[in-house]
Amino acid sequence: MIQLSNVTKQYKSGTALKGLTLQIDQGQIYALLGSNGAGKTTTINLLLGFLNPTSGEVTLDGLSPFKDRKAISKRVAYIPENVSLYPYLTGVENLDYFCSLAGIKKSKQALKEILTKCGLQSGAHTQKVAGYSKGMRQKVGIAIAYAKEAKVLLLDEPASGLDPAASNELTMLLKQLAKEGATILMASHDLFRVREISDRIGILKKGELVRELKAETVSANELEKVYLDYMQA
Ligand SMILES: Nc1ncnc2c1ncn2[C@@H]1O[C@H](COP(=O)(O)OP(=O)(O)OP(=O)(O)O)[C@@H](O)[C@H]1O
Repeated sequence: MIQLSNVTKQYKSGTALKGLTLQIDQGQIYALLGSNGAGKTTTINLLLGFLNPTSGEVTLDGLSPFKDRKAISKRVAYIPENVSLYPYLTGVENLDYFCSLAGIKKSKQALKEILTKCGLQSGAHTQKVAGYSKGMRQKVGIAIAYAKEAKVLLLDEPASGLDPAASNELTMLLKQLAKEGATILMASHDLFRVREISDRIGILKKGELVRELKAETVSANELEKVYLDYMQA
């Protein structure tokens, strides 16, 4: 479970988060929506333990990411917008390499099964990543998180630059991982995709959570209106 209680993060340049309170239960997908500088990346960096809150409390399964960084690193996986992999290694070799960095040894068959589960077609497993699309690299990124048995997935702009088919596959995959117990937080600007992927949507404006919506009860038009109203206010 992800919990932020009245979290404020102050940089020398100003306040990035102001009293942010947010709870994401196990099995939930939460999208943090906001324009540039709203505080999305700061929130992710607090959850990764890269930053300490100026005030308030951040916990992941009851642990402080900043104080218990080692324990947290085993539970949490971060999947950036552009997943960095070794271009001259294959998908399987990349997964094997990143698993070994995390102290995990799996057979080639097991690695291939994980890649398949994460939506990478078997024909691509033994191809060099240099020829992969953005969506394929993302699948390997999610496979690394899955192999690590990460309980919490933090994604930055996961659907950005994906074509509709790849975006749909991503939606199905994240929903499946959540069903299996993952807690997922994603940061995004893309109000249309977040409605498809997430259970709840939080609108962050200048470091404040100004609105929370349930994805299943808000139409695309309503979400757009609410979002634009807040952005213009
Ligand atoms: N390391 C830092 N030092 C100083 N100020 C920072 C730092 N990181 C972020 N900020 C400031 O904090 C505010 C929130 O930034 P943050 O990167 O969290 O927003 P964001 O919602 O992720 O934006 P984007 O969509 O552009 O990535 C911004 O005003 C930004 O300039």
